[in-house]
Amino acid sequence: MIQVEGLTKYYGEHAAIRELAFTISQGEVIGFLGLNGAGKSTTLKVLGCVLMPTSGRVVIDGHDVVSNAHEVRQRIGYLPDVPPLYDEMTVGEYLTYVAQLRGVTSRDTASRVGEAEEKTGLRDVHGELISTLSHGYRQRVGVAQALVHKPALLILDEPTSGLDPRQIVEMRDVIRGLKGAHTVLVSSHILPEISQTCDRLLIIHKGMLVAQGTEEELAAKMGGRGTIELEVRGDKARAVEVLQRFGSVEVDRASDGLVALTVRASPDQRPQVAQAVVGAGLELLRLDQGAGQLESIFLRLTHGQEARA
Ligand SMILES: Nc1ncnc2c1ncn2[C@@H]1O[C@H](COP(=O)(O)OP(=O)(O)OP(=O)(O)O)[C@@H](O)[C@H]1O
Repeated sequence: MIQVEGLTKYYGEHAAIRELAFTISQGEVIGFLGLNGAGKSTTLKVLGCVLMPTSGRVVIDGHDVVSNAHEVRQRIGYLPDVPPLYDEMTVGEYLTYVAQLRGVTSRDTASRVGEAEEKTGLRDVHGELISTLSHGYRQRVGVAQALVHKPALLILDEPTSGLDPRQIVEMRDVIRGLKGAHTVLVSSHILPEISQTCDRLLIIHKGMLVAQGTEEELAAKMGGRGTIELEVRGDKARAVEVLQRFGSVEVDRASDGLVALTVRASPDQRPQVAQAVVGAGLELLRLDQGAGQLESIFLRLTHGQEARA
């Protein structure tokens, strides 16, 4: 779906991105992660045909973004870091306007606007003026304008920026709901905002791609086995004994017959761990991939280290 080779962009003397190379398959939801100034927006602008690369090549659905930008634009929906909204229009009027601008036929416009509103949870504010909407709803309108022409690829630049925690959860649900119908590329500088939504992460630092893969792949590359967190009801000593078969065990909490533990073992082993706990007569209340592991990988990649290719 997307092939990027040697992508470089200079602003004057300053290289905002250097020699980026990655591929994205159809239907994937990809998180583009990096600290402020890492080069995320610049990359997404090139993919969105808003900015010309200095060198390198980007091919989207078989079309080159430089020589065939018109074809590419028909296949993508782009939410820039500041959504291009018209305050004096209602949500419905604005989405209708954008749909027509993107070549949706008059016959299909109402249904496409309806679908976009449905996917982004905007049905109830169809007739509201954009100027009266909260920031969270404005971001949803930004996403809706990007998908109203049913593009194969959606590029969302920091869609959770400035949202409160509840709105972030809602936006995550919106993005998850897009999976299947679209390939999605979503950027953020905050790891938890995208790690739970995306199939795979591309980590960019100082304009270079420093790592890419699923959470498990990144953990393996960084030499960590990962951790599994559990909460069980039953005897603490028995729980530790059973779990030690998988790796070293830490008891995080133990009170009133409830024991919270962390096992240093690959998250791939979650099914076997669950079976062993239940087989030992303990009640399994919770079992998760250890939180914070990806966070520490991200911090190791982006703090106190020079970027590497
Ligand atoms: N129009 C511009 N002219 C000059 N330098 C720019 C321009 N836009 C971005 N830059 C610089 O290029 C680098 C990458 O910026 P970019 O906006 O792509 O990063 P980002 O990862 O999206 O960060 P943020 O999350 O803060 O938007 C930064 O050093 C930034 O200062």
